[in-house]
Amino acid sequence: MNSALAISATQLTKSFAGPKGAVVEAVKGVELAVQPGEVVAFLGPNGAGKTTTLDMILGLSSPDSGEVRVFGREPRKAARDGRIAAVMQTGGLMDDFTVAETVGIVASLHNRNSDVDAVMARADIADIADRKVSRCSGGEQQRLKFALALLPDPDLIVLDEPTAGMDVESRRTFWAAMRADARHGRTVLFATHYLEEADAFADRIVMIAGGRVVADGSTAAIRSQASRRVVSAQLDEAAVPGLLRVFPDLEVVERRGGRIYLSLPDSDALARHLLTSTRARDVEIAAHNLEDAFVALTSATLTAGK
Ligand SMILES: Nc1ncnc2c1ncn2[C@@H]1O[C@H](COP(=O)(O)OP(=O)(O)OP(=O)(O)O)[C@@H](O)[C@H]1O
Repeated sequence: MNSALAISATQLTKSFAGPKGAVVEAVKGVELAVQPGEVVAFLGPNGAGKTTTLDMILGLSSPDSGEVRVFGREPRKAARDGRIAAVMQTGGLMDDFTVAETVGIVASLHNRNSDVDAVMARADIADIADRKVSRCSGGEQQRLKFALALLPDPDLIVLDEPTAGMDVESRRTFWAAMRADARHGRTVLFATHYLEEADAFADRIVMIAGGRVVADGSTAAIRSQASRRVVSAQLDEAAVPGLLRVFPDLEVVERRGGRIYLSLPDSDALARHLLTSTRARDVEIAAHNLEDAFVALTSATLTAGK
C-alpha cells in the first residue's frame, strides 16, 4: 500500500440487501489511486456506485472486501485528523442561522485555528454573510457547505454531486471557487453526472458504471480517445477477426441496428480497407463526441456486467 497516495482503494466491493431478498452489488472491485494535488472527477450515471464508493473513502461505511487508505491511514483516522472533508448532496445546514454564523459555529468546533474570513472569501460567500441559510439558493448553500469543508484545511476534499439541481450560472460560480482553491495543492475528488463538468474542472476522469471503473485517464486522454472518429458499416460479424488481424488497435465500439461501429486512430485507413478489401456496405465516418463515448462505455459495461 503506497502511503504517499492521497487515496488508495484496492478491489473494493460493497453489496446491499435489495427488494425481495435480492442482493444489490453496488461496487464490484473498484481500484483507485489518486496522487496528492490531483483534481479527479468520478463520473457515472445514476446508480453507478459513486456514492457507495465515496462513503467508503470517507469512512462512512466499510467495504465488504478490499481496502481504502487516505494518506496511508484508515479513512476514519484521516477524517479525525482533519485531513479529509466532504461536501455531500443534501442536508447538514441549519436554516435559522446566517451564513456567517454557520461558518463561525463550525469553525469553533475545529481544533485548527482557521481564518473564517479567508475561508468565506475562498468559497465566494463573503457577500452573503448576513443571509439566513433558509433564504440562500441551492448554489449558495452548496458554497456554504464548501466553506465548512475548507475550515479544517483538509488535504483531501470529497464532493458528492455538489452541483446537482443548480442552474448553469450557479454551477460555474461553484466550480470557479473550487478550482481556485484546488490550485493551492488540495486534492479533490468529486462525483458528477455531468460530462461537461468533469471535462471543465478535473485533471483526470474516472468513469464508473455498474459498480466498476470503465475508464480512467487524464481529461485530455479521455477527450482524445472519445473524439476519435468512428467508422460504421453494414458488415458480417465473421469479418471482425480478420479486421483485428490487420488493425490490432481496432476497437469495436458497439453493434446497433445491423451496423458495427469501429474506432481506430487512423479512421481513413480503416474506411479504405473496409471499402476495398471487405464486403462492408454503407460505410460512414462520424466524429465521436465525449457524450457518445460515455454512453458507449457505460452501457457496454452494464450489459456485460448483467
Ligand atoms: N443503503 C442501500 N440499500 C440498498 N441499496 C443501495 C443502498 N445504497 C445504494 N444502493 C444501491 O446501490 C447501487 C449504487 O448506488 P449509488 O448511490 O452508489 O450510485 P450513484 O452512482 O451514487 O448514483 P446517483 O448518481 O444516483 O447518486 C444502486 O443500485 C443503489 O440503488
